[in-house]
Amino acid sequence: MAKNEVLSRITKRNPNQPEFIQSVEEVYDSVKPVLDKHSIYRDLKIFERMTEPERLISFRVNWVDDNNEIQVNRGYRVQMNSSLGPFKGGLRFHPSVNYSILKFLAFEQTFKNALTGMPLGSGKGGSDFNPKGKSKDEIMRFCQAFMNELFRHLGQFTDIPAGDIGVGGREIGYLFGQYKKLQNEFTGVITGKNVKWGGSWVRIEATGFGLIYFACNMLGEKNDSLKGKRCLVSGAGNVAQHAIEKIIEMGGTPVTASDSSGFIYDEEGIDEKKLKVIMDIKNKRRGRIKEYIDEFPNAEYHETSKNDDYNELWNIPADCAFPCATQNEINDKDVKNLIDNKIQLIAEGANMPVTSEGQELLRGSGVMYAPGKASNAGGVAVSSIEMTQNRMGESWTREKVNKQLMKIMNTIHKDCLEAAKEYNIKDSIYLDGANIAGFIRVGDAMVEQGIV
Ligand SMILES: NC(=O)c1ccc[n+]([C@@H]2O[C@H](COP(=O)([O-])OP(=O)(O)OC[C@H]3O[C@@H](n4cnc5c(N)ncnc54)[C@H](O)[C@@H]3O)[C@@H](O)[C@H]2O)c1
Ligand SMILES: N[C@@H](CCC(=O)O)C(=O)O
Repeated sequence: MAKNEVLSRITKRNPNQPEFIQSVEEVYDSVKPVLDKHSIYRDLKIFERMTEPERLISFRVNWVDDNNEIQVNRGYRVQMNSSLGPFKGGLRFHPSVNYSILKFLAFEQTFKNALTGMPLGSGKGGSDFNPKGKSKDEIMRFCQAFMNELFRHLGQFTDIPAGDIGVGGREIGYLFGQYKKLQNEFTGVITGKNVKWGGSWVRIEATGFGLIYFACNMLGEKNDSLKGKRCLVSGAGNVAQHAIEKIIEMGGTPVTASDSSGFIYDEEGIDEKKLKVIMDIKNKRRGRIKEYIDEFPNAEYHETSKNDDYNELWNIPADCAFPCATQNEINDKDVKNLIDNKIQLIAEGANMPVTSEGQELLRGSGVMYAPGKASNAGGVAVSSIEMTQNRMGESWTREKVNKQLMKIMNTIHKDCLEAAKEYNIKDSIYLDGANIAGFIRVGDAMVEQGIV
């Protein structure tokens, strides 16, 4: 069947969902040679079935703010694919959340979770609730109201959420507390829990650490390392903070961090002490990244303007770039700037941070480029390790989990290269390799499990 027939049917079935269609088109382009070679995937409509969530849940979330006013938000859970295990994926609280965003994230999660090699299905959920400026009590009341409905769809063998944008350790605590009260059981139904009550060591750091382990593997292919490399990082949340931490540990120099208002550029480099300040601003004060220059006046702050057609952050000369904020934060102009400035490597901490046009420019550019579904898979991999510990009633050491994370990232790297080699992919080997390896793992399970 021609590419356009499959994609146009999927596009027609999902109107006004640009992010979802973007993620579907990216994977289709990569896996086309697999579909061409193996008729079983075409005959059983494996690709089309992968794009249709097994279940879509949408619900009302009523809660009362500090002014005693009733607020109404929308809650969602996309239960995407359970071929490899129970539905698994994070929750995002952000005003932009809608079906398009959550379906793209859930679709990405299908391949990412498969790449980890762990028994994980895929899902994603969240709400259009905006945590910015909310009091701690409001956050707690919202999380409780959200869980009042979501709990009936969860279970340690059914669906296990975790964090994502706007959902960190504090929110996971409130969500888990309410689940436990409603269900009257203490099970590993959410990951990212505090290590003091059922969480795993290294889960907080896992996505950022895993990203840098993956990048080190990529550089290792060229007998190179992160040592002495200047690194651009976007975001200042969970993924960005721990990516910065690991870059420093590996001898690199992170020079930027950002939030939705702007970015800081510290030419002298962000060291451990400065990273602690970023963590304090974001995790304790819940402030803005521009507060960084109050403490380090040698650094620059640049406001982001919605009217700019490129982001000055990606125009700073550097060796490596780690987008760790959000989807489509790097467009084609940004990619052009990165290439003109001779960037060597781009590895995604965020999900789908490079636009389709940007990806097109990266193909054949010589820049090593890793898609998030491979390079940011460390978070969900350690979530799976947390689930294992919960089911076994065990608590592994920090060293054991970190070692396991490193091993998983090495294996994902190897699997991407092997898949690319098998299909004779020369450009964008990580992008196509990740999509192909993930597709085959999920696709084969779907074939074997019949038409369900
Ligand atoms: N948390 C995880 O384990 C995990 C795992 C894999 C991928 N991801 C992805 O990583 C990205 C970041 O997630 P996180 O968990 O760090 O979330 P977070 O809420 O901890 O941090 C998000 C950061 O991005 C910034 N941001 C949001 N929108 C922005 C914008 N438009 N421009 C610039 N900055 C913006 C926020 O200010 C914040 O600093 C997301 O794409 C998420 O899907 C997260
Ligand atoms: N939201 C994260 C983590 C998912 C999880 O741990 O379940 C991701 O995009 O992979």
